[in-house]
Amino acid sequence: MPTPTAPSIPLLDLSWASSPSQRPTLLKQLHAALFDVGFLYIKNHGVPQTTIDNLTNLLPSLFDLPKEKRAALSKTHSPHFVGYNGFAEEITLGKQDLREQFDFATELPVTHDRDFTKLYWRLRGPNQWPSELDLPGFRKAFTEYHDAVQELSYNFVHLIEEAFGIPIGTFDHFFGRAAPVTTQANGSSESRTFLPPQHRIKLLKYPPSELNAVGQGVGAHKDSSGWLTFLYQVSNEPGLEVLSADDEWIPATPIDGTFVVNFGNPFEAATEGAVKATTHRVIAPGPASNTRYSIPFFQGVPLDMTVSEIRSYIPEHVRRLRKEAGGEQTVSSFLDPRWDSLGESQLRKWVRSHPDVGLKFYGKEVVDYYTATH
Ligand SMILES: O=C(O)CCC(=O)C(=O)O
Ligand SMILES: [Fe+2]
Repeated sequence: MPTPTAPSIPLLDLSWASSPSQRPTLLKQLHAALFDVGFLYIKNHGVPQTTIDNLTNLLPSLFDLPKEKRAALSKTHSPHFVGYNGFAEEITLGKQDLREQFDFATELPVTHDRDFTKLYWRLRGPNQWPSELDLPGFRKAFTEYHDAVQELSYNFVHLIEEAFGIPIGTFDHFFGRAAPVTTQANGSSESRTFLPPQHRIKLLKYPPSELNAVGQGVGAHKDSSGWLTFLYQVSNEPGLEVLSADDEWIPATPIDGTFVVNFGNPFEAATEGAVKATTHRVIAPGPASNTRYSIPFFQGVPLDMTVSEIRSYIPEHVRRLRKEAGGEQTVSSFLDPRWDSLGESQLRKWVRSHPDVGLKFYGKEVVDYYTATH
């Protein structure tokens, strides 16, 4: 339980962005939220409740599909790491996560027009959809949800830029939304464009546990699948907890109509540690609880962006914010120069969490390389 002095997670009203008198206060709150807890709730975010309900209403039927239909959508059929994972098939901190999940992503064709010697391009590709007959309306509901949260995510990053005091659009390169830039590499100039991102969306089910012991819904972790995470907690079941700067677990209790926002390792690295990727976990529902559903949206990263390119988009002003915030000088090891691009660090992440999929589509050498303890 938090002590009375534990910081609480701020709730920001995004409708204030369109009120000239309230906007400065919102930006101030956002600035504080970015640096204090590193987690926040947002309300009046612009994603219509019907869009959310249309997807969340289908979740029980999705997870109730017959076992063989779920197995037919197994992640082991997809080199893009999309699809179904059965209960407790994922491991965090050496322990099974007591949840079941479907991974989806922005629907994309297989990438053929880029340098295929880079294995990570294989991460991009189509979803495994349940059939329209089995789950009518699912693909449409999912796509509308994806598009609406994508829009919210781009608008939200613009607010962050404003709160940082840097030009709006500075981070647009990270989403393939900016005009080509000319970089000076090795004396020659090169024009760079980035593909539109592949966002990742997990549909998660945490059933009530049968045991009275405290169960690990998902173990303590930082997100690494995207710049920012927009999490929708579907039902009123508690369980999500956030680690404060004082190493206290703070409950992030569901609040109707809100998303929880947090920051991934790539964003921590991009801002040179100005914004932290905060550790969080989910305690599995106890035997007397209801099933908990949740939907994290991970805002996609450009796979071919290298560490030095990311740095080149960060104004000095942002680096100074880290110092002003009194942050320690070390930055996430996520962008270790050994994983030269975001694509490589993404591939490494996926192979490490699903070595069976890695083995099938990328081969033993790749799996051994990425799973070796470095
Ligand atoms: O289910 C939740 O509330 C959080 C899930 C989560 O943190 C994750 O999948 O990265
Ligand atoms: Fe997470």
